[in-house]
Amino acid sequence: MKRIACLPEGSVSHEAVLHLFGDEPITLVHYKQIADVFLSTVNGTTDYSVIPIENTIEGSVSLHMDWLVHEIDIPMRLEWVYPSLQNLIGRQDEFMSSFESGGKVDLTQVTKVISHPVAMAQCLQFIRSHMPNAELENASSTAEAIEIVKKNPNQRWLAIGTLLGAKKHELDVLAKYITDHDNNFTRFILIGPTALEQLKAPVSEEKTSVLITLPSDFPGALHQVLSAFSWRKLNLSRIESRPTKKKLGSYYFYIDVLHSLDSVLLPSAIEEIEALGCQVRILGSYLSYNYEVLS
Ligand SMILES: O=C(O)C(=O)C[C@]1(C(=O)O)C=C[C@@H](O)C=C1
Repeated sequence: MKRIACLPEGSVSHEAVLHLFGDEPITLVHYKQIADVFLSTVNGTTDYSVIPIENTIEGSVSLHMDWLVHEIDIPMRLEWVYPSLQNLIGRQDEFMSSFESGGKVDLTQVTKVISHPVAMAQCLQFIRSHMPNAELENASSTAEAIEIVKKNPNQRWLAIGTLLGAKKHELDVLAKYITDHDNNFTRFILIGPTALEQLKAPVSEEKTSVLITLPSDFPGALHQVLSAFSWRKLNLSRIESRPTKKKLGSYYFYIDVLHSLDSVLLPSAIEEIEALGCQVRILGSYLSYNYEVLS
């Protein structure tokens, strides 16, 4: 059975991987820190790792992208998109106003809100308008945030996280779906050394992720790279620049192409880009499963 590394039980990553695999047999292995999720697949304790890499509100999850590029060399095997439905979680009775003043939940009494920084960023306006007196504290996952609140009663702390996490720790959901924008989705990838057979879930598209480092900064360099894709009518769905970490002002380009590497067109585009003196690294050529299609 496939051993899949993932953030703790009740995290968004956990919800997302359960949704993707449905009733297909997998063994989930949970780790507190994303670094340990990555490393478990590097050292062979697990076969695949679940990594969140992009969010509708926050954009790229830079820490995870950097791990993918700089710390490990393991291919991306599939991607899928899952909604990050964040909720306010804690003990409702710690926030009830007196019977005389209506006996309602009074969130102005919250002293601390704990969550993963990406989840926190998705709910900042909600926090400012409903819990203006709260201090914000980062956790390594939304699931860890819920666990901290569970272990610290009577502090008037709340966590932002999933319904699955609230259920696991038997805490109340004080407000449901509190993200500042609807349609808050996260893109997850599965990385692993061996290819993965196609899942039962329907495929929405084929994708290849490439990293391109330009030879040096000369006029039109990026334009020439992009034209290798464009004249072949290869559709790009994402392009992002990130520091190479070698020198200030030196960047690589992370590009998603909506095309498989098992074709004539994409390898020839890559050859053309290499002939320009660029370094090209293939991060993976894989299937993309879409939430709308999955559900
Ligand atoms: O903390 C979690 O629950 C996670 O799965 C991590 C993570 C992320 O790193 O982006 C995943 C999706 C959510 O949007 C927020 C946090």
